[in-house]
Order: sequence, then C-alpha cells, then structure tokens
Amino acid sequence: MELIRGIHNILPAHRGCVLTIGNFDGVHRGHAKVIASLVERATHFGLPATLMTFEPQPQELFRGDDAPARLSLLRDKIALLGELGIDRLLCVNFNRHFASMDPEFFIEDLLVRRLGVKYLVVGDDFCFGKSRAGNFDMLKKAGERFGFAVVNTHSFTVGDLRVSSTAVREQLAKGNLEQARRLLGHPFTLCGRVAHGQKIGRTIGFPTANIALKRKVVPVRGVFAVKLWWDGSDIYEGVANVGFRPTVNGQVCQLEVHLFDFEGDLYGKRVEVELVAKIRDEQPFESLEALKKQIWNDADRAKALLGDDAG
Ligand SMILES: Cc1cc2nc3c(=O)[nH]c(=O)nc-3n(C[C@H](O)[C@H](O)[C@H](O)COP(=O)(O)O)c2cc1C
Ligand SMILES: Nc1ncnc2c1ncn2[C@@H]1O[C@H](COP(=O)(O)OP(=O)(O)O)[C@@H](O)[C@H]1O
Repeated sequence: MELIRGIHNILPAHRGCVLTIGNFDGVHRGHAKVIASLVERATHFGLPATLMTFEPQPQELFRGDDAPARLSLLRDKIALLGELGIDRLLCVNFNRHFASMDPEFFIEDLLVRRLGVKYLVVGDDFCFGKSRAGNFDMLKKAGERFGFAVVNTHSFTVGDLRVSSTAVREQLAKGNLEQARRLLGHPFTLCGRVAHGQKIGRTIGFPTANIALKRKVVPVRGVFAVKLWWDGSDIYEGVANVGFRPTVNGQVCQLEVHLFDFEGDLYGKRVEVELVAKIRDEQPFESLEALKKQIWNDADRAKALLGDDAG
C-alpha cells in the first residue's frame, strides 16, 4: 500500500482510481465490507483502490476535547487498512483551510482533475466542503457530468446492531470487549511507547509499564486482562489499568500494564496491548497496601479470564 501524505503529494501518476472517502476510525467490519467492494471494483476497472482519510479526524478539529474518543490512531489505521488490499492511502491534513474548500472545487480539482476518480463510494450522509454544503446528490450529479459512478455504502449489521464507530465506542465504554471485538472484526488494542513513571510499581511488587496514549479522549476506562507484544516479540499476558490513578494523584489518563511472566526492561519499546476483558472500574484506595491487595485479586481474575479466552 502506497501512503500519500497530503494532497500536495498527489502526482500526475496518481490520476485514475476507484475511491472511497471517510474517517474509517477503528477500521471495523462495516469498513472492511466497503473496502472489499472497492477492491473488487478496482480489479474490475484495472485501477488502484484508493482510500481518502483525514488526519486529524474532522470532529477533532471542530470539537477538540469534545470529539468522540478515537478508536485508532493514524498509525494503527494504516496497519489495519494495509491488510485489506487497498493500493493507495491518501491522508489529507484536515485543517481549517481544507475544511473551507468550496465543494465544487473539491469535486472538480481534487476528485476529477487530480485523482481522476472513476468510481466513488461514500455514505449517503457524507457532507464535505465549506459549510458542509457538498453532499451525496451533488456528487451524483457531478458523476454524471464528469463520467464517474457514485454509490453509497450500505449498513452492515452484526445481530441486530448496525456496525459503526459510535457503536464500537459504546460497547467499549460499557466494558463489553467481546462485543466490541465482534463489531470490529479484530481485537481492540491500544499502542504506545513505554515511558518512565513514578517507580512506585516495583516497590509494591507490581512493576507496571507506563504507556502514554497520545489521545485527547480515551474510549475505555478501568482494569483489564490484557495481552501485550512488540515487534517480533512473544505475546505476554498481564493485567492493566487505564485511568488517572487517583491513589497516586495521577494527572493524565494512562495505560499501565503489569506482565505475569516477564522480567526485563521495556522502556522505550513501542508496544501493542490487546484489551481482552474488563475486570472492574478504577477506584481510589486509602493506601498503597490496599491497592496492592486489590491488584493481587485483579491479577488472579485476569489469569482466569485469559485462561478462558485461550480455551
Ligand atoms: C491491575 C492494576 C490495577 C490498578 N488499579 C488502580 C486503581 O483502582 N486505582 C488507582 O488509583 N490506581 C490503580 N492502578 C495504578 C497504580 O496506582 C500504579 O500502577 C502504581 O501506582 C504504579 O505507578 P508507577 O508505574 O508510576 O510506579 C492500577 C494498576 C494496575 C497495574
Ligand atoms: N513484569 C513486568 N511487567 C511490567 N513491567 C516490567 C515487568 N518487569 C520489569 N518491568 C520493567 O519495569 C518497569 C516498571 O517498573 P515501575 O517500578 O512500575 O516503574 P515506572 O514507574 O517507571 O513504570 C517497566 O517499564 C519495565 O521496563
């Protein structure tokens, strides 16, 4: 998969494609279905399957801290999309300038002149450009004028639940990791680099790898049974907390993982943490001793849950 970073990096050689546009946050099963049909069309036309996405996500630009919790960071998205057979990923820097683009200019300059789109898949509620005045009907009409097909994405359901990034966020917020995994079609993971903490963990017999989450809003909270790995490593099992650590006066929301069968140095490693099942909500403890006792219980519970998961 070729990554095109920013519209200024679209080259004349990139002209001619089948295209889909969206946030693709989480890259869930609904997204996978849209992409599968895009790839099929790409084969049919003999053109590259191209996906346009935005970074930051538009809501993050417009709503800041009030934006919905991000399911996947760009890096995770790139990895997940790369597995789905896309040829090109165009990542647009979503800033005020781009957001205020005239909708006709978006179509004629970007879609037609520079990308040479032949087939376009978008949701029928897709809006774009200045004042969000560009919509599906406008794209359809432009398609007739410039000779490209425009189709809308269909809802994909699991059971009677419509798969959407919002539905995944709701399941995660409730701690339903298994249902979230069903909607996503892959496990929910958090990635980041292991940083130095307050060095309290090891003094209570639970060294914890501290992982900065780089998100304004985190979609999960609490204590979880987890699996952790990094590039080329084994998979380790453990117990983790996502939260503010009220007992030690934590200031930022952070992921902390204690691994069961590991001794060594994780500082600086970029790790991936799969949240397998939720154990409890985070709570303040009156002493580190009380917290330590609770973490013993959490570790037992996590081992049992991870054992069930393996079976
Ligand atoms: C399984 C687990 C559960 C935790 N639960 C809580 C909790 O309920 N409340 C809390 O304040 N901190 C909780 N913590 C965070 C601890 O306060 C923190 O890991 C510990 O102070 C070590 O900090 P350090 O890594 O900066 O040394 C939990 C940590 C782990 C690994
Ligand atoms: N079993 C383990 N689980 C997690 N981290 C471990 C483990 N064994 C050793 N470590 C190392 O110890 C560090 C955590 O120790 P800790 O005292 O909690 O310090 P810090 O506050 O810097 O996280 C981790 O970042 C990792 O490098």
